[in-house]
Amino acid sequence: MTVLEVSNLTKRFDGVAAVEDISFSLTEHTATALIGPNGSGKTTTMSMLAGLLRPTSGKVRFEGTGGDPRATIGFLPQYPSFFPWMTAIEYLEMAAGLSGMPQRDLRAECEKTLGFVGLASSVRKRIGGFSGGMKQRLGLAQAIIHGPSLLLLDEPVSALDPAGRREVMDMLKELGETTTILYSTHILNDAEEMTDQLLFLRKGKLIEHGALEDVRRKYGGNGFRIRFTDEGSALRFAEGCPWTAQREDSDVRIPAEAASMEAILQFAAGHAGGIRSIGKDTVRLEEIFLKVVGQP
Ligand SMILES: Nc1ncnc2c1ncn2[C@@H]1O[C@H](COP(=O)(O)OP(=O)(O)OP(=O)(O)O)[C@@H](O)[C@H]1O
Repeated sequence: MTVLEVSNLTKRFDGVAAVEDISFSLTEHTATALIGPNGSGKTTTMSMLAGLLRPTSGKVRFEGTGGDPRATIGFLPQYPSFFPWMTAIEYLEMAAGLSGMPQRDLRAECEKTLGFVGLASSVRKRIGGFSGGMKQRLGLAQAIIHGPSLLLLDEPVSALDPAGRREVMDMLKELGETTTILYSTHILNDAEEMTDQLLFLRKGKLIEHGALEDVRRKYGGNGFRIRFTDEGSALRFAEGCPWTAQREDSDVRIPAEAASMEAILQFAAGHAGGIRSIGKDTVRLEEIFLKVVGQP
């Protein structure tokens, strides 16, 4: 089921397009990563979807939300702002109230959510004393407190250290089982880990999108990679084998449609040495990103 349909969305600031004519949709209970270099329009897109910025043109349609889509959306801005004199629980109760949650059991629900985001020991502490990572977790708590069916997260983990990032990614994966998630990131390892769909933005335009596996196939994955001890061995193999082979330093890549693993193993067995390993070739998202954003 489609949860969100974005059609020809454009935002211009003083006549200059920050986001230009982008269209995509989100399917229920999937995770979509919006990736792109600095200034490519990620925050502008997120802000329009969250209703904080009015599009210059185009449409954003939320399916199955009834009246006010805000009741079913949770939004984490890139730089969430807080009142430093409030405690975490006071802030979260206020956020819950603003999203229309009933007052009954509110405190218990807020405490549970603060526990979920890893702030159980800071429930009654003032936000003024929180680290950047703690504020990010509190921001996530306000985005999920009302149990939204669609989560819009602008750079949810970029302010966190590696351990914090790991924890929050695990939380998002858990939330993803029952929630549709759209998140922007420039941390490609994270996008690789939790994504059903990729959206690549460059200079405000959606220049590539699709399922991770499809994008991988398009940009050179899903074949075989043979690693050699040195470039000379790789070169000899690439020139001697009967398939279209692409050599990259001391690796040789063979597309899946060119040969089977069995055929490669047979050929390798009769080939003069230097082979370190033969395996599936999974192109890294970072490689894809550089290819996509580097396109003319
Ligand atoms: N309020 C504004 N007024 C004028 N220009 C703006 C405004 N907001 C964003 N822009 C411009 O729109 C473009 C896209 O910015 P945006 O913040 O959406 O990019 P981003 O991909 O989120 O970048 P980053 O990764 O650095 O957060 C940039 O050129 C930016 O300067």
